[in-house]
Amino acid sequence: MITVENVSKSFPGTTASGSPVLALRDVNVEISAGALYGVVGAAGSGKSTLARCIALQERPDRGVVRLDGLNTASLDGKRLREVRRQVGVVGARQELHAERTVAGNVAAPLELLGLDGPQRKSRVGKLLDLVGLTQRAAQRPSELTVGQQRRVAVARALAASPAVLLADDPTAGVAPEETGAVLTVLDRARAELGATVLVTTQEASVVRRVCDEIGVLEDGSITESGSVLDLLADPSSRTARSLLPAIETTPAQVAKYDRSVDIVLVGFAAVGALLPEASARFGVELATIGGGLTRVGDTPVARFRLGLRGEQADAAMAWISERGGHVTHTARGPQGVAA
Ligand SMILES: Nc1ncnc2c1ncn2[C@@H]1O[C@H](COP(=O)(O)OP(=O)(O)OP(=O)(O)O)[C@@H](O)[C@H]1O
Repeated sequence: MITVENVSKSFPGTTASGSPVLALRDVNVEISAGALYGVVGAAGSGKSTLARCIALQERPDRGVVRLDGLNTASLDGKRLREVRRQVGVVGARQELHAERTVAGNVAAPLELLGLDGPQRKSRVGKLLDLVGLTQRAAQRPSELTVGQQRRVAVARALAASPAVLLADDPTAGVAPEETGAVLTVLDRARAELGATVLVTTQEASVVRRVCDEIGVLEDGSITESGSVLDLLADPSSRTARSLLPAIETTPAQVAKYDRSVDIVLVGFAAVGALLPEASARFGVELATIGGGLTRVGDTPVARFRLGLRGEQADAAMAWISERGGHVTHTARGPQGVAA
C-alpha cells in the first residue's frame, strides 16, 4: 500500500517573475497493494513530480509518503537507498546502455546487487520471457523499436524484484501499434510478479486498457480519484467524459419519443440483458438513439441515449437503476410533461 498524505511540492520559478511553481498542492492518494494505478493529467499537471516523490527521488515540501506504512520523510543515507530499491522506475527519457545487449541491460542491476552468473542468467531469462523479448536477448538496443526498448527498460526496472513499479509516461514516443504490448508488460508485472504498478499518463487509452484505479491531477491538485469503473458512474466526471463512448444525437431523434435518458451500464450482465428485459417487463419502448459500447480493461461498458415511450417508463428506469444501471435524465420530447 502506498499512501500520499497532504503532499505539496514547489520549485523555484524559472519565469521572469521568478515566483515559485507549485507543482503539487496538498495531494492525497491511496494505492492498494497489487493495483495498477494511473496518475492522469495534462502536461505540467504534476504527474512526474508526484511519481518522483513516491519513488523517493524528490522530497515533498510538506506531507508524507508512506510505503507499506513506513513514513519515508525521515529516511536518510543507507536506509533511504534501501527503501528506494523497493521502487523500480521506468521513464521515457531513461536510456538503455547502447553498448550492451538486451540481456546485458537487464542484468546490470543484478550485477550491482552481486548475484552470481547462473542466478543472473536465470533471472534475466524469466524477465525477458515476461516482456516477450527472449528472442532479442543478444541484440543491441539500437536494433529494437522504441516499444521494445521500453519493454527492456521495464524488465531492467523489475530485475531487483521491487514491490512497486513506477512507469512515468510509458507510452510516450511509442508507435500506436506497439503501445498495447508495452501496457501488457505492465499488467503482467502486476499479475505475475505481484508488483504494485503506478503509471503516469495523459492518455485516456492507457487508463481504458490497464488501470484499475486512478487519480486525476489538474494543476497540482487531485480532482478525482478512485476505481475507474466507479468513476464512470458519474457522467459529469472527467473520467467518464474521456472514457465513455460519445453521444451524438440530434433534437429530431429525441423528438420522436416521450423523452430521452442517458444510461451507463457496466459489466457483462448489465450490458447484455438489462434493456430488453426492462422493455418486456414494463411494456415500454426503449430505443437506442446514441452512444455505444467500449471496454475498460476486461469489462464491457456502455453508454446509450435511449428514447422512451410508454406509461411505465419511470418504473422501467427505476428497475434498471436498482440493478446497477446509472440513469441520467436528459430531455423530454414534445409529448412529455415537464416534471
Ligand atoms: N525540477 C524542476 N524545476 C522547476 N520546475 C519544475 C521542476 N520539475 C517540475 N517543474 C514544474 O512543475 C510543474 C509540474 O511538472 P511535472 O513534470 O510534474 O508535470 P507532468 O504532469 O509530469 O508534465 P508532463 O506530462 O509534461 O511530463 C510544471 O509547471 C513544471 O514546469
